[in-house]
Amino acid sequence: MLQLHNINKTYRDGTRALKDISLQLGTGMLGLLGPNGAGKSSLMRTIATIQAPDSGRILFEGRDMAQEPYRLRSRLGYLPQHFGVYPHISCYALLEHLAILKGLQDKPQRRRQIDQVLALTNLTGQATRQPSHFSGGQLQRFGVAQALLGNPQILILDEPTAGLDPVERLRLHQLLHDIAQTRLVLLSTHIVEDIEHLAGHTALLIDGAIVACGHTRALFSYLDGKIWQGPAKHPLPGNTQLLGQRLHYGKPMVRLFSQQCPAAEFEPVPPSLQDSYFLALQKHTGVIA
Ligand SMILES: Nc1ncnc2c1ncn2[C@@H]1O[C@H](COP(=O)(O)OP(=O)(O)OP(=O)(O)O)[C@@H](O)[C@H]1O
Repeated sequence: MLQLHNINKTYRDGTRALKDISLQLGTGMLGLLGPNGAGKSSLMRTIATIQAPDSGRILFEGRDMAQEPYRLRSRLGYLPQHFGVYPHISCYALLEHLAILKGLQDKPQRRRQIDQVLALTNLTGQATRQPSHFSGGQLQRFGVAQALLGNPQILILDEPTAGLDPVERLRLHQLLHDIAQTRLVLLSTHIVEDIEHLAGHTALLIDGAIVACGHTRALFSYLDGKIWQGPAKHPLPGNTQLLGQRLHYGKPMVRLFSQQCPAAEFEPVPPSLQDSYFLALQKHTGVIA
């Protein structure tokens, strides 16, 4: 459905935010995972046609978006990382205003669609309230509702779960899962758990470049039998890489990457996407978890 070929973006101050990004995307959810400043929002804004790449091409159903930006714009919904809502206007009235801006001129059709997105995002009961008075979770669901107006085929969601409590996060996960059954959903986040719950495919973005991309499980299955957990030791056993340290029933434990069992007290544990992410971060930035 959507193809990105060698996308590059450098901002005026010389920051190279996107380096030769290429992706082929179809229906389903792609998780875009990366640390702060990796370029996730830059990529989202570029796909949403809010900013143009310096070079490279974006093809939607085979057509070049640089030549026909309106073609993609009319088929996509975008939830930016930070979005504001007008005060003193009800949720329903604001959706109606945004729907008109999106070109939904036919009133009965527009109202049907607003009712649908309100029901889908579980906001029907809040339709007369002002979004400026919503809780964080309700506001994010409102953001998804406005992105769904026009029934887009591509939904771009930039860090939609940031700041949500666990109940609201799970509620939003279920909603995004349902939406992704019939659409392409691009989900940007630095929360590994969001990707593990939701994304069949993941692209790992570090310092503006995609360093790994594929089936989410395949991105860490290569670590089977190479992740070990045991008591924190100083120094660490040789030929190992530290992936994390935490307390386990009050005892400090470490998680290590090692080709072989690092020491007698260590046991193998199933690998996770986070292990693979931390190893990639160490390799590309030198940052240790
Ligand atoms: N308009 C801009 N002008 C100059 N530099 C920018 C601009 N927008 C982003 N950057 C820089 O580009 C790089 C990528 O930023 P971007 O916001 O795309 O990353 P991100 O992965 O979304 O980060 P975060 O998770 O913190 O939101 C960063 O170094 C950032 O400071």
